[in-house]
Parts: sequence; C-alpha cells; structure tokens
Amino acid sequence: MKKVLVFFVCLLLAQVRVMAQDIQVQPSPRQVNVTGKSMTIPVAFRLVGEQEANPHAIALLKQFLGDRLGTEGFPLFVGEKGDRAVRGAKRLIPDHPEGYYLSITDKAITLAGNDERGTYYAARTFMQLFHEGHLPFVGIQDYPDVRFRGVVEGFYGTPWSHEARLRQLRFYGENKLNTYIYGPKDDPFHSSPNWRKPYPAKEAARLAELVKVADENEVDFVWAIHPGLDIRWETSDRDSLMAKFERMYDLGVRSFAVFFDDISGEGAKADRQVELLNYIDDHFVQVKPDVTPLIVCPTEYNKGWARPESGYLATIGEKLNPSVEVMWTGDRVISEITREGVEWIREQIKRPAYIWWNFPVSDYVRDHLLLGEVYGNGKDIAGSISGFVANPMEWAEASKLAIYCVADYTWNMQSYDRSRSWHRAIRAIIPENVEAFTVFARHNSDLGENVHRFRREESVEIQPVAERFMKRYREGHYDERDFLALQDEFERVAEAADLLLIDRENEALIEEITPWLHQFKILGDAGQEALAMIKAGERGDRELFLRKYNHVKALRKRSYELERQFNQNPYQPGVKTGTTVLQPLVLDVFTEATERFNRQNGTDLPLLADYSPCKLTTNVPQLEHLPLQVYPSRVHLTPLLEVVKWPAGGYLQLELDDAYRIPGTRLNFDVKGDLSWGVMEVSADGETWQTVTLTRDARGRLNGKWEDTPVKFVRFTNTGEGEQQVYLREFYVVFSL
Ligand SMILES: OCC1=N[C@H]2[C@@H](O1)O[C@H](CO)[C@@H](O)[C@@H]2O
Repeated sequence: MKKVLVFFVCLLLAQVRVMAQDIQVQPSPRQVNVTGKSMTIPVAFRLVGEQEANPHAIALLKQFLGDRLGTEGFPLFVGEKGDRAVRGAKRLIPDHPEGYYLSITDKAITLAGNDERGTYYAARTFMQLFHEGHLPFVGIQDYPDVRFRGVVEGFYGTPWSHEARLRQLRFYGENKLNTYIYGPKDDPFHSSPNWRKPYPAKEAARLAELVKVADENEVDFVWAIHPGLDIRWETSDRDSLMAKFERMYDLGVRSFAVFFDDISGEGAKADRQVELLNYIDDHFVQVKPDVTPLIVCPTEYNKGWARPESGYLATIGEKLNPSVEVMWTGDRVISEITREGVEWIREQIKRPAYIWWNFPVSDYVRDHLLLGEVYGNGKDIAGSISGFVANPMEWAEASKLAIYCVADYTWNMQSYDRSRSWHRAIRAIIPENVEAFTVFARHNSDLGENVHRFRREESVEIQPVAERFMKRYREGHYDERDFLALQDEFERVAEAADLLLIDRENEALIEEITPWLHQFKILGDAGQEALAMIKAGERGDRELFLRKYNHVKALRKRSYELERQFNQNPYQPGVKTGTTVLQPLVLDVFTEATERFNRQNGTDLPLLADYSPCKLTTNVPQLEHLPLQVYPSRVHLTPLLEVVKWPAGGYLQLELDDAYRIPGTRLNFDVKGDLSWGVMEVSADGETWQTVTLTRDARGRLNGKWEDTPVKFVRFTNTGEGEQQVYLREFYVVFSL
C-alpha cells in the first residue's frame, strides 16, 4: 500500500508540463519521439533491475542521482534485452550492437540496452535529458553507425600524461566513444627499443588504472605494439611479442593492436607480418575468452603509398585471418575519408577498413593548434568501414574539440552537422567561456604550408571582409564599415586571449594553449594598432603614426621572441596563430600604411621583413612542399616522420639569397649503411659544383666540410642505381657563425 501511495505522491508532484522540447543529446540520437510534454524531476526514483543490468550503467546512475535513487519513488527500469526489468520493452530495443531504447512517460522510465554497452549508453542519454529541473516525455531508439569509434594516441611527440588519459577516457564515456588505442610513437615500451620488455612497475600500474577507468566508461583500452623498426622474423621475437601481450593481458588489457607503420626494410615484409599476425590471432586472441579482434596498422597504410606491384595489400587481403582488423588513413597520410576511397581499400584487403583518421594530429605542424570543425569525410561510408579512430594532437584537452565532433559523426553520420557539433563541443569543453574560445578556435584551425599539403578552413567569417578591405584600401577607397568590422574582430581577439588566460574552469586546457593565447593577444593588439596607423596617416598626424608604427614593430618583435621561447621542438618549433587570414592582414595593412607614409613624408621607415633567405627545390615527391625553418644563421629542413622514398637521380637543393662563407652543413638520414649512393655538392653560382666530403660523427650524423669558399647552393643527389629509403631526421645549413 505504502509503495502505491509514494508512487501517486510522486505523480502529483511531477506536474505534467507542455514545453517546446529542444532535445539536445550528444551524439545525436537516431530516432527521437517527443510528446512536447515533460514533468518536474521526481524527488525519488525506484531502481528496478539492478541485479541483472550492466553494473557500469548502475554505477553511473547511482553517481548521477545520488540519494534520489532508492527503493521507493518513480519507477526506473534498467536492463539489457532479456532482463526481467525491461521485458516489456523487448521489441522496441534496436537489434544493433550498442543499441538502446529509452522511454520517459508519466508512468515510468525505461533504459533498455540491446547489450550491456547499450544500457550504459541509454543511461548516458538519460542523464543529458535533465533540463532545468524537468524531464521530457520521450521515446528514443538509438544505435551507432560505426562499430568501433574513438581515438588512437598514435602521434609523434610528447605522449599524453596519465592524468590527461584518465580525463580522456571519462570524456569518451560521456560521448559514447568505445575505443582508445594506446600507441604513442615516443613510448619506448610501445616501440623500439623496449617493445620486448615489460613496463617498469610504475608505468604498469598506471596502465592497469587506465584499463580500469576505460572499463568503467565502457571504452575498450587497446594496447598497441610497434615492433617493426627492429623486429627479427625469428621465433625468439615472436615469443617476445606474445610474452609482452600476456603481460599486458595480466594488467587487464583485453584488446590488442600491432602497428607496422613508418618502417622500412625487414620489418615491412607483408608475408612475414601476416605470418606473425595470424600466429597471434590463432594462439592468443582466439584462445582467450574475452579478447576483442586483433587490429593491425599496415606499412602501406594509405593509397598514396600502396604499390600494387609490391603485392603488399594483396597479401594482407588474401592471407591475413579475416577476423583481424586492418587500419587505413585514406588516400594519403592525412586525408579526408571518402566512399570511393573506402570501397577501394575494401576490395584490396577483403574486409571493411578500420579508419585511422589523421586529424587533429599536428605532429607535422607542431607550431599550430587544430581547433577547427571536423568536415570533409563522407556521410555514406558507415557501411564500408569497421572502425573510425582519430589521431589527436599532443595537446589532449585541445584535441577534445575534434574528438567530440568525431563522436557525433561516427555515431549518426546522416544527421551530422559540422557547425552544430563544433559549437556544442566548445560548450561542452569550456561552458564558462564559450564566446572567447569560439573566437580563439576560429582563428586557430589551419595548418599553414605543410609537407602533406593538408589544409583546413580558418577565419571563415572575417576572410571576405579582410580581402575586400585590403583591395579597396590599396585602390584608395575602403568602406568604413569594413574597417570597423576588422577593428571589432581584432578587439575580440585581444579580449578573448585575456579572458581565456584567466579562465580557471578548465585549467588543463588553458595550460596547453597558453603560449598560443599570448601570441593571440599580440595579434589582437597588432591588428588594432595597424588599423590605427591608417587613420593617423589619413589625418596627417605624423606623431601618432610613428607611435603606432613603433608599437606594431614592438609587437612583432615580441611575437618573434615568443616563438623562440615556447614549444621548442626539432620539427616545427614556435607558436603560430591566425596564420591564414589575420597575420597576413596585419602585415599587409602595416606595409601599405608605411609605404604611403613614406611617400607622403619623404621618409624611409623600414618595413617588416618576412623574407626567407633560402629556397628549396627538389624532384623527390615527398619533399616537394617541405617547409624550411629559418633562423638568423641557419636553415633547417623540417624533419619528416615518415620513410622517404628517394628515387635514383632524386635531388634536394637549397639556394640561399646570397653567397655565404658556410662553416658547414649536416644531414642525418638515419640509415644504417654507408651513403655511397649519395653525393653532397656546393656551388657559388649553380654552374660549377664541388663535392663535399661527409664525415660521420658519433651519433651517426653526416657532417659536410669544404674549403673556405663562398657558397650559394647546397644539394644532395641520389647518384646510385635504385631507390633508397631513408628518414629525413636532420638536414640543415649553417651559413654564418
Ligand atoms: O599509421 C598511420 C600513421 N602513422 C603515422 C602517420 O600516420 O602520420 C601521422 C601524422 O604525422 C603520425 O602521427 C602517425 O604516427
């Protein structure tokens, strides 16, 4: 009798209200039926099904509802298909892995999963429906498009910290991502030289904790091994790998991957790789009761590198056990994933590809943050792929923007809206500073020139205004409204930087992006001051013009110094922001205003130098768009992470802007053997060339020396018979001491 009484009391309290329902659930659910009515949140919920339901779903509900959850109150039925508590909903549960049925009525709430993970996802959706003290009456049938969804920590650079990984796993639980692949290239126990060795106790304990937290968030923690740099195709190494997997299994790992990417030589042989992978599958994955399908990242992991004559992919397709998942980055290392592309690879490997999407990874443009929208991938690829994992930046919190959008895209592709998802992501990540972070992210999304030639939109809204303004300014009649719009944008840039620098709500994020925030502040100030130069010039106010001129130069100097203080790495050191629209605009306005001032006043105020003393020419395809790192006395080629295929006759040439007495040059191709196939030469005029003797130092680097004559050209040529495969670790020229 008492129960009935409590039930009716709850009903009375739960006033049924009609309200426009903006059901905002992440990721966007497949089928949502709203009645337009809602009820105030019951003061107590009576949980039914605790014994049989997924314990992680129960734990989540207990944590979320706290002491409102008990044995009395509004009925809350939770369970998987077949459980007693949800038997009434049986035929409403979508028959898809991780699918669920959720219903809220004035009688009861039902969270019914097609499997354990589905129940967990139903609970996650339920939690998002609490809206200003009300619960909408709703029926949701939902399931994901892509089977395996998540993140592969597979970048070069500083691996994520333990705390960052823990935050990531909780974030994946919130966003229904079910896969985290642990594969940081710079972890020596994941890759060479220590892939054969067990983790030291401290690291092992941390990995065990990650596995536990992943499990609680219904995320498969996939441990990857990267043995290809030095693997020997012998039983001893096979046994070492199996022993390492056993140790990881003992730590709780139930999902495994083998990465054969970015290697050359012995380790790259397809039939050897397949033999090893099938052995692991047959003797480890298939014999253990609870291990998910093995994943491999092949050496030919993108279409640009696939060589039909090598038969590599054909070997994978024909000989690799069908249960093994094969990763794929698309038509190129960094590329958008298209229907045509996934259909092509599916033919080659005789199974759906498991996409490794190289975004927002920035290990080849380390001075940039990639905070833009996730777009460009087909919405019609779900049926042709088995998985889709994003390779993120070394900045874990900043990567969440893209990861949030990938979660939305892979769960429900057809309804994915790139802009809506991006705005929701910002709100989810930094709810107290949405406007400021939106301004910041808008102008930190393109990569700039890079070796992969992968670009992203940036500063989209202001770009047409900037372009129109500069054109008309040069013609002598700009529109004042454009001027004011640009001024307003630079003010917003400066404001956003300051607001975010003092944000304490997401400290981990602010800590990661602080160098870029300082650079962003300088950009905002420089933009306003450059525009002020125009006005001062128009008013003939020489004194004011000179003040603004000097201020912009000071800001540019501060920016240059900041570049050399933060984020120093051997690849793309420094801190770039707004490089596609705003930075060039500041330089253009400054230059035009200064040139006008000089003409009007007969002065010779220097402009800002953005020159490069060096030009690169090459016929090696992978080196064609290699950015140069220019320092006051040295020019570096950006090192490459991938293996460089250097064809016979392939050359790389640096042309300096003048002839310099060059103390020397250095290159490091990280090749074991000698470099007899290559010749380093220098020239003062590009006509007569002098061969340079390369001497190897203790670290295996080759240093070039020549007698003391001025040099304008430096070139390296493969004069051998065949293609060489090298790593471009270092190649630089010192042209003054
Ligand atoms: O296997 C796929 C793959 N391996 C490499 C490659 O893509 O380029 C990524 C971006 O530079 C890098 O982070 C990754 O480690």
